[in-house]
Amino acid sequence: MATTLVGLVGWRGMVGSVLMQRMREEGDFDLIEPVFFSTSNAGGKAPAEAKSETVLRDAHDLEQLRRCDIIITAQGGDYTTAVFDKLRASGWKGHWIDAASTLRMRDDCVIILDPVNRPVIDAALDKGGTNWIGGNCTVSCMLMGVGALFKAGLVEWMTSMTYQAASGGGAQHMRELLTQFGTLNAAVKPLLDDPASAILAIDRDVLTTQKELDAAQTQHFGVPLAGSLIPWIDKDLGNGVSREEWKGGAETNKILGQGAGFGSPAVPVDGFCVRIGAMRCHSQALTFKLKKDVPLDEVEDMIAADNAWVRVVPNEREATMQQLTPVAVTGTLQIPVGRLRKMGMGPEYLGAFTVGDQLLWGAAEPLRRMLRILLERR
Ligand SMILES: NC(=O)C1=CN([C@@H]2O[C@H](COP(=O)(O)OP(=O)(O)OC[C@H]3O[C@@H](n4cnc5c(N)ncnc54)[C@H](OP(=O)(O)O)[C@@H]3O)[C@@H](O)[C@H]2O)C=CC1
Ligand SMILES: N[C@@H](CC(=O)OP(=O)(O)O)C(=O)O
Repeated sequence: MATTLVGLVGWRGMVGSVLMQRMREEGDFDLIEPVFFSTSNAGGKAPAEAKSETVLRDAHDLEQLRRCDIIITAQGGDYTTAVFDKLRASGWKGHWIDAASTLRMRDDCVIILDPVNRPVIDAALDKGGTNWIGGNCTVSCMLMGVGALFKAGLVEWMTSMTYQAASGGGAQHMRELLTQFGTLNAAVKPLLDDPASAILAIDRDVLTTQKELDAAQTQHFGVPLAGSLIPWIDKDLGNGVSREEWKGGAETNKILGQGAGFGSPAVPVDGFCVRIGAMRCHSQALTFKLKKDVPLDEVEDMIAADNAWVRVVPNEREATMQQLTPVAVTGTLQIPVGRLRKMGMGPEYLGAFTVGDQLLWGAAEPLRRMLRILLERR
């Protein structure tokens, strides 16, 4: 079989670095001939995974891109906008795998999350599909956790209240959060070190410091995040809905192959997306209106059996505190789902809480798994 030439763009960014790590762990480089691209250092030395292609290629050089059978990009939406249509217009017929949101809702693009929507991916492959786009991190992590309920057709509607980590904004946002925490701590350190100091004095000084953070310390989030939260993520759509909230409904339905364009009704999914001071795990509180009263143990069994990564956490204090937090989940592919209980509104109302590493299932992992699916088919 001929070697598969796989172009990697954005491999040294935050998402790209997680992707590289996962590809190394899973032996993906054994199966491909990688070609590494750069937007800033063409001609430089490719990373150690390079085989015969040891020089970084210019990520805007269409001729170099056209050589690839498959291109995986985690370079970002601006890059996709600048290159994708030109590359296709040049007649390139290879597979494009992309982490950016730019192309997600296009009819000729599939949002990839194969443990959840492998049938949708296979159907598109059978029809000659070539555009594979990773989903929004919050949506992907949510569906890895509770996709079973959607697949079983049990969901009348769902709301999600998210607690999204700084990493969703990018590497600079993570740094900014930690810098803010450091500034706040430094401002009250003498009082903190004195057990006799008044907590309201500490609280007052923290607030003063937050309000006086200089522009350099709020450059990325726009306002203080440390010791606070920001109930708006992504663009303002002008109708009271943030773009991140809109993605919740639009992408969930597209991933599941339902709603407009699929000839079946969309399931209403809506809620509020909130940035909090976590590092790289997105958490979400979910409320479902089920179409019928399904016993809780059946719900738990369905969720637990859905895929190899989901874990049902007993709805108990200690298990929740140990297993259902960003600290417990960061750096793993596990998707714990807990706080499962019927809500006070009635037996069809189900509550749940889930956590996922937004750089793994939320970004890098679906991309490398799509690569594997394509390699299996070659
Ligand atoms: N952050 C997230 O949570 C998610 C991001 N995405 C998508 O992935 C895209 C990339 O995101 P992310 O990885 O966070 O972006 P980064 O800013 O970390 O990396 C993007 C590119 O910036 C360039 N770069 C410039 N300076 C540096 C540096 N010091 N270290 C590393 N790279 C540098 C690199 O390109 P070069 O090597 O060519 O110079 C790199 O590929 C996003 O725009 C988004 O579309 C998708 C899901 C989640
Ligand atoms: N918007 C997400 C991160 C992200 O990159 O999402 P998307 O891939 O949909 O642009 C967040 O801020 O947490």
